[in-house]
Amino acid sequence: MEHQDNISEKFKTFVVQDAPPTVYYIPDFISEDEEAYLLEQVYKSPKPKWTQLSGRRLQNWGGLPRPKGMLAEKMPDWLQKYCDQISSLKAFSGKAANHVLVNEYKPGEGIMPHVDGPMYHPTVTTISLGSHTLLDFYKPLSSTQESGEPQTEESRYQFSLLVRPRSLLVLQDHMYQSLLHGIQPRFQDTLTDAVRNLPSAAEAGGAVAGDNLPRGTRVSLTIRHVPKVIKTTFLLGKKIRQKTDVMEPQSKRRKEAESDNADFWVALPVLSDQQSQDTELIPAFAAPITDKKETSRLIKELRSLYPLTGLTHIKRVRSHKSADGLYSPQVLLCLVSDAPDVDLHSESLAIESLLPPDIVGLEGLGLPFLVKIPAFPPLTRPQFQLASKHWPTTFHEDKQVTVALRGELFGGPQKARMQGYMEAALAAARAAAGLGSGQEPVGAAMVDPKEERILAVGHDCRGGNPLHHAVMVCIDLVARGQGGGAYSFEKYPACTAAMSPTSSHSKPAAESSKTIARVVEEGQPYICTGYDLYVTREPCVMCAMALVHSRIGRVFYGTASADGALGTKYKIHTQKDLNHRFDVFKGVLSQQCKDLYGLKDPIKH
Ligand SMILES: O=C(O)CCC(=O)C(=O)O
Ligand SMILES: [Fe+2]
Repeated sequence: MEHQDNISEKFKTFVVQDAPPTVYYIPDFISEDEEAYLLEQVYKSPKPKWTQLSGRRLQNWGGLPRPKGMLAEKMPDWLQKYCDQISSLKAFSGKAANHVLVNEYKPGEGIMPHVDGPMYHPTVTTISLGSHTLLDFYKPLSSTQESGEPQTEESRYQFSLLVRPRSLLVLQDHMYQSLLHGIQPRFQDTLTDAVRNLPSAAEAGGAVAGDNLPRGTRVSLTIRHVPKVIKTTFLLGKKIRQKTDVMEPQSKRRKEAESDNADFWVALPVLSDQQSQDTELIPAFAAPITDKKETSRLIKELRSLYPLTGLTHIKRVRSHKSADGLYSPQVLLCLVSDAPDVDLHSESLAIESLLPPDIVGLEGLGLPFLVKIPAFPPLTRPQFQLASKHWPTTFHEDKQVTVALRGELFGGPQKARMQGYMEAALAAARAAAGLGSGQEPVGAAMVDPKEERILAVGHDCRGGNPLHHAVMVCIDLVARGQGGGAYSFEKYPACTAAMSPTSSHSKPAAESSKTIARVVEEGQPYICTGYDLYVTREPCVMCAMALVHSRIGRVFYGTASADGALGTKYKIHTQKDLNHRFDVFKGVLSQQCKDLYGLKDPIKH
């Protein structure tokens, strides 16, 4: 057989004799350090990298495989290493692995019996991390029913493989092509004789038939080769990147080349006022703790006298560095407003006036002094850092916000795609400017980020109808693509919509079942659920509300606008009393978006 002729001798010694052709099971393929490192990388990936399915969540690396081909994305180095290692063992008949699916299963989770199908080279290799699992194999539904018995999952079950953490499993031939594989959603596995690799798996883990193995969280790296790869990105029949006219003067071309480069713009989150405002401070009294042994008693007594209600984020004690470089503890006594009768201007503040000695024993306390403490819990890392300069607080960090504020939420390939989408909006804005007759130079593109597809591109058409701002046009065009829509923009050739974006049959099974789940769960899907809007300038109140009503996923704008409702005048996307909120980022190709207005910057900084 082709694979067996090709596959490295190293694998051959690990063939599972008691299973159909061909399974290789290699215990301890990676070390414990490598396992820890890989898990760290998996959990370090930004939140949006995860797709939550009903019984597990997954990360897709290398591109989304589709029947027409996979739009390849760069594999991160931490996965590339294992793609290379497994490919060099000729697991894929000499071809290189270019796709990794990361699955995370909590105890009690699993995956339905399935075949991986023809989009992959018929070999699947899996590195397991964190916990074991039992991978079960089933024969396919046969059209000729031999016994007249119904073909249940139970009756089709054949055998299992015990897959230990740090092992590599390679399935080929009959095991890949004919049998289905799945993982039962269990909290523990009982080992039986149906586990065909028990001898080799047990050797590495000391398990025998009859043992019960409780499951922990298992992360699997399913490493495969996708033969069909599309290298160039086409959108709405056009290439993403349309190069500028070669006749333009060199300086202009250099400037465009620079600002075209994804290193020259950064998308920053537009956060709520609470997240972006400076730390509000309130005056309070603190005092040094001169005898550390008294600390816990002092805290207890102070807490009962001055509980500092509503300030649960404030730490009662801090370690203070004095001028001589030594650290000593200080304790927060109370807010200034808690002690209205205290004369702040008196030469020496008598501690007895703050702390009645019959309630708080004053042993171990030094002279009180004034401090300022943060009035609210910090919501972002910059707020936390600022707050900590005054008095230490707790901080429940939203890592995604931290990464976003550093401008690092979107990596290289993602930025390249974002740039392509904003370029489509820019092209529409330029078309609007070319029309004259009252159109503003604003363009917008609606994108399905899961499918990486532009669904509609629109520009400002207020010359024809004062309500037809670019965003309104774009939403109406998406509705049109879904079989609805109220207006015709036929006389504007730069306003286009792709037809029926939701009826694509090309999605992998997991994706399409998710789409169905969304429709079932939420009833009629809203026009823009899960979509991203790219718009050259910050939308106005009308457009922002239309985005709320159509349940937009995220908005990316190039440049702020004096009347903007997503950051400048209002932050409609963060309003707690509206029933839909969404993330907004500004700065995508900001220079080109500003250039649409000539030298006139729409907002004065
Ligand atoms: O987690 C595993 O080992 C199996 C994953 C799998 O079968 C798949 O993603 O197709
Ligand atoms: Fe699978």
